[in-house]
Amino acid sequence: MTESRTTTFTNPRNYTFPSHRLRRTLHDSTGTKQPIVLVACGSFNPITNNHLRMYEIANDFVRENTDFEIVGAYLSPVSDEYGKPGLVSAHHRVNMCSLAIEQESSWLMVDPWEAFQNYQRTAAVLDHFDYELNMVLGGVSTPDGEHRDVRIMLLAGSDLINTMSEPGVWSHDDLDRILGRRYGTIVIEREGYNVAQATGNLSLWQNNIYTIPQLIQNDGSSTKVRLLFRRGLSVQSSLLPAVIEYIEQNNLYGWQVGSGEEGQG
Ligand SMILES: Nc1ncnc2c1ncn2[C@@H]1O[C@H](COP(=O)(O)OP(=O)(O)OP(=O)(O)O)[C@@H](O)[C@H]1O
Ligand SMILES: O=C(O)c1ccc[n+]([C@@H]2O[C@H](COP(=O)([O-])O)[C@@H](O)[C@H]2O)c1
Repeated sequence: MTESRTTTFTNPRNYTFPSHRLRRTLHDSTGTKQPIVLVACGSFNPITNNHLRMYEIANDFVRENTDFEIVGAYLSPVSDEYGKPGLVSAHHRVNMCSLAIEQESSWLMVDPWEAFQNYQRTAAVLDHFDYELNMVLGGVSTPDGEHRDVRIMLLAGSDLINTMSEPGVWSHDDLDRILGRRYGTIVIEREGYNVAQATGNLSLWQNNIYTIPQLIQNDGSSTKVRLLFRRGLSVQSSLLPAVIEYIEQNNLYGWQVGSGEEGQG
């Protein structure tokens, strides 16, 4: 990679980049695979089974259809400053993500970098990963000991990619950074958000956008889960037990008149 990198970042207090589940040596011995790290940005308010499923779908797709090899995967919960109605504190959202991946995954990690500071645009979040993985940790190695830079790829549902064609939401420079040669995105189809429509307006960067149709459609969302909580209905099939327990213990997502959330879903 020859493009210049952003190297100045503000870290939250006592921050350490999580790398304990990062694979530092590629399995591929043919020298043809490009190492990638998946990063999903979002509210995770709360983390649902659908969020976890996104990584499984991407993993299958990458293995069967690409010359990439996944060496790590992260959830990056957004800062409280994002200000979305009903967003519980970053502290709780990070805790729920950590509990979920501890229980359910052997390869996902939660990076609290953007959660515990001022709002960071997604391009800056990917730059942060690039810096930590390639400049601080020095990338990964082939089985023969050759160095390889890791390519950071945004993992997202088609609803998020749809917003990239909405005027005024993302800056062109940021889209060029996120969807350009250095990074790229893996898009999971989400019911109600047509993938072709989502990516059609982004044709400038089509070579770096990998879209995955979902075989089993699932229209679940964190908004719907919050609605179930407020109505006192079961969420067993949408959230992991540890996440449900955490929400109950901390009394999150209870019905609150005037929270601005009534009727959404
Ligand atoms: N059911 C799903 N299918 C595909 N992608 C999903 C699904 N749920 C969430 N995602 C993706 O996960 C990422 C993080 O999502 P986010 O935390 O905003 O979840 P959400 O369910 O859309 O939240 P909310 O309902 O609060 O808006 C986004 O890229 C989003 O598109
Ligand atoms: O970087 C941007 O300009 C930008 C514009 C719109 C959305 N995002 C990110 O996209 C994510 C959207 O999450 P959500 O819960 O609103 O679907 C969140 O991580 C935002 O920081 C980022």
